[in-house]
Amino acid sequence: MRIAINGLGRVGRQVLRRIHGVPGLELVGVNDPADAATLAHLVTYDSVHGKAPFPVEVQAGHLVLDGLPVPLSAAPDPARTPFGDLGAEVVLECSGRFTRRAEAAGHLRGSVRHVVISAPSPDADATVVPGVNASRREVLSAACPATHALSLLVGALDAAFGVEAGLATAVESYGNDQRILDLPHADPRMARAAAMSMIPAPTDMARCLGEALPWTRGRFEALAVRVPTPDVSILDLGATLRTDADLESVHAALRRAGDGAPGLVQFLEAPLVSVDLRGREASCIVDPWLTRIHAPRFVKVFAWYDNEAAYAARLRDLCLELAR
Ligand SMILES: NC(=O)c1ccc[n+]([C@@H]2O[C@H](COP(=O)([O-])OP(=O)(O)OC[C@H]3O[C@@H](n4cnc5c(N)ncnc54)[C@H](O)[C@@H]3O)[C@@H](O)[C@H]2O)c1
Repeated sequence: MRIAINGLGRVGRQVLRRIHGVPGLELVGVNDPADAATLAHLVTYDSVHGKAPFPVEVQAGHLVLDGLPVPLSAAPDPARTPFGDLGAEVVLECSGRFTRRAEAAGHLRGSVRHVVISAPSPDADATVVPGVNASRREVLSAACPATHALSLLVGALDAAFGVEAGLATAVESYGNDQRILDLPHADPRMARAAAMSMIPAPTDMARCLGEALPWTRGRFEALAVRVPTPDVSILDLGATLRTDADLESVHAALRRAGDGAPGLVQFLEAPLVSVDLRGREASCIVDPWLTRIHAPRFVKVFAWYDNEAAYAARLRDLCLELAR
């Protein structure tokens, strides 16, 4: 499967690292308005994930990954990217700028058959959460990493007990959609210095959950708070169940989900903290030390996820899935 990436930022660079060298996947184009030398430098050196495990150079309009030249362009919008002429079949739309269908669909030219938006979209053809639902339509949204963890937890609890309703809070690392120091932003809280405060942030998690698991529509609410860590997040889910549960049966249900999807749902192996989980690719790492049951039908479960590494790994998995 031939892939192109639009937007080589936090997510785009992590996906690039995870596509390079994978049998069956070939990176045939990268587009980002930033200059080539800067992009190569940032692909090589990453403050969170360390140095790339392969050399990266720039040569004659190409990003050269371990000797393999990948055409680099700087088109300002999807309708002008060269991907359709480069043989790309899937475009990973990772710029954060083009989340509406009409914008992202600009990539659907020439050889391009699918666009996967690396964010919630108000009107993509389908929202896909790996391990929960699937679609082969043209313009897909891969939702957000918090939705991945939430959907896997809710699906597992519903299969075992039936879920009546739920309320989730994602405690998320800060991102490039915030400000390093106070600077105007459409959202007054996102305008504040990211590393200095806990910042309530907008989230589309409940709506995206409803796209992946339609029966949850109108039954779930969600909130997010950004905190001063650069990567790794934790989801706090409170849910009312239709049948009685205890700690043992809740953990058994979540372990069954892990057995069914070992790369997606895992259990934390020790009482760790967020920094320990950098680079982990599971979408949902259940923290059994934090599970609580209040009355036999009200449960609280927590799951960690590396919002960059796990999400990028899922974009890679989606490409592999579309290749089948
Ligand atoms: N950072 C995360 O943990 C994370 C996880 C999942 C999803 N997302 C989502 O992925 C998207 C990107 O997030 P990010 O953190 O990588 O952002 P980022 O700001 O780090 O990267 C965005 C990249 O897009 C490039 N860009 C800007 N304008 C462009 C254009 N017109 N065409 C092509 N490229 C352009 C920028 O130069 C930059 O390299 C956002 O929608 C975000 O919500 C982020």
